[in-house]
Amino acid sequence: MKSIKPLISLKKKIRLLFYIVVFLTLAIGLVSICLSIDLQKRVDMMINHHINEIVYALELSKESQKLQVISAKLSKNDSEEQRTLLLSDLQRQWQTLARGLEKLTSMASHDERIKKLNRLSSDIKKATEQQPLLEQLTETAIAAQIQASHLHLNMELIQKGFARSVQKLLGILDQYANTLLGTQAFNELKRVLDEHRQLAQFLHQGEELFRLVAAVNKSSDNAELNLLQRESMRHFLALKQHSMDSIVAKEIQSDWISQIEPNLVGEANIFAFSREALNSKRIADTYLEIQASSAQDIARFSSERVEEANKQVNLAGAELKNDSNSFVILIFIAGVLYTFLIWLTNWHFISKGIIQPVIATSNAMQAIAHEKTDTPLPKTNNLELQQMVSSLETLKSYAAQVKAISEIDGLTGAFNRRYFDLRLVQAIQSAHNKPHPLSIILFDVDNFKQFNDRYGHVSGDQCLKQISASMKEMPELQDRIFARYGGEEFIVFLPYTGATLAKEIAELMREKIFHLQIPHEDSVHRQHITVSIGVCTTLPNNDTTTESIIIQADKALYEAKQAGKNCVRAADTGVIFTELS
Ligand SMILES: Nc1nc2c(ncn2[C@@H]2O[C@H](COP(=O)(O)OP(=O)(O)OP(=O)(O)O)[C@@H](O)[C@H]2O)c(=O)[nH]1
Repeated sequence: MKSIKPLISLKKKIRLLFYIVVFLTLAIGLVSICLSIDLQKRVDMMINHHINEIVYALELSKESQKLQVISAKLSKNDSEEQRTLLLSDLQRQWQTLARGLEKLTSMASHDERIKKLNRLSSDIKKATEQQPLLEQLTETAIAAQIQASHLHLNMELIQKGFARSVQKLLGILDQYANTLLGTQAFNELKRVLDEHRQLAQFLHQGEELFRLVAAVNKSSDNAELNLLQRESMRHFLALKQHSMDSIVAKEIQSDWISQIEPNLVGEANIFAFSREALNSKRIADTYLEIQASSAQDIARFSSERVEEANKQVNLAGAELKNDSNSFVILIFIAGVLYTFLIWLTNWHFISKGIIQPVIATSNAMQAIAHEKTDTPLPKTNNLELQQMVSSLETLKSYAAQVKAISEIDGLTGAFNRRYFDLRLVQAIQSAHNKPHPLSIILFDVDNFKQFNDRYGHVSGDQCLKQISASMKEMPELQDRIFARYGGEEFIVFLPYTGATLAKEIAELMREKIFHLQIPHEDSVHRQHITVSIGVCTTLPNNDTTTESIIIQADKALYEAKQAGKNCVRAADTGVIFTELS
């Protein structure tokens, strides 16, 4: 069994549709907002975390490179003032690095990385702790360097005085030897020459010693310094021995030895100071090297972090790009779905569900207004439209009733005169375009007044009904207009029918009514109801009117009455077509 679909109110449907569209719009909007917030968050996180980490790591790398430069300058620089300044720079730089590292540590989430950062922090701590020691070593080195420099200066002054003094003595010996050459005092000359040779050797030894001592200042490692000290001491002892063995200017030589000796021998000698300066500097340099290496570690770690963070940014960027692409695709699909839904709504609901039924209802209303009362009414599952259709159904039945009332005679069920006249006018007009004959059969019940008088009006009405029913049954009158023309008068319109055939049909009608055997005691014709019939056949022209045809038929009827009733008479119009249409 086919289930009956319940009718749903149009208002309800529109409200439901509105809710669905609003819900979908809100849902799509909400999803879009959530997705864009998520994307925004991830972009912010990437910027706040990775980008900041890159910035901090780059800063740290730059600062650690600065520290390396400072420590390199420190190990090269001998100026006391410069070194002190550089040491305070170094201290400040370590503090800057410690702060930078702290920032990176606060951002680190990876265990391994936190461990590494802690290790680097402890390096920084150590470096900071080493600072006083480094300062002390630097101070010691500088102090020893200053002492060694003083002794160098001293030795340079001694060297100049020594050379001048010995060369002066050599000059005196030269002059004396020249004088002796003229006197032929060869023995004395030989002695003077020996003395000159000894003094020249003394000068040579001394100059060699000063050369070695001068080299101490430039020496940069202990082995070289030891060698220089050994060589210097060898030359100094030789010089000392020379002065002791010498027979010439012995006192002067001893005086020079006594000036030179304190610089080379004893606790505060030039080698000891140089060695102390060298050792302190070497230790300080070692510390500086360690610190530079720590700074290098930090720089390396920072660079690695920059690289890693860069990779992470690239990955996150690619991921974000993918997500934003998916987001765009999602919005696009939602848009397509949304458009499809709107189209579906338009097509299914508005066009098919509302507009089409409304148009169909309007067409049906127009058709009904034009008296097409058999027009089928549209089907709809909308409550309001269905109500309209139901109302239209009622109107349709009213229209049908009105039409029937306006066309059908209420008593006999035959067409009424108004309808007959209308059809006759139409037929005359169509005959103008395509000429063809048409006939009219007009009949009147004989002695009907007497019938009414004898049997009463109700029986009279019954009689008229009976006559009408019998006429409608006649095959010859099927598809023809049979109408009650007024009172007890009936009329038949036969298009495409000539006079002969019309007369024959009229005769058949007369016989049919006669054979109804409706009793009529007062009738002169065998005491039954009879009719008199007038026939008129015409070939319509421009002058033909309904009245002119009816008048002719009426005349013929009158003739039939005059001829004794219960007979057929035809008007003589000259048209004798016999064919049946
Ligand atoms: N019962 C009934 N009588 C009607 C109706 N219409 C007209 N009549 C009667 O029909 C009668 C017609 O009478 P008349 O015109 O004198 O004609 P007649 O008596 O038939 O005489 P002839 O036509 O000469 O044979 C009148 O008495 C009317 O009252 C109707 O609808 N019902």
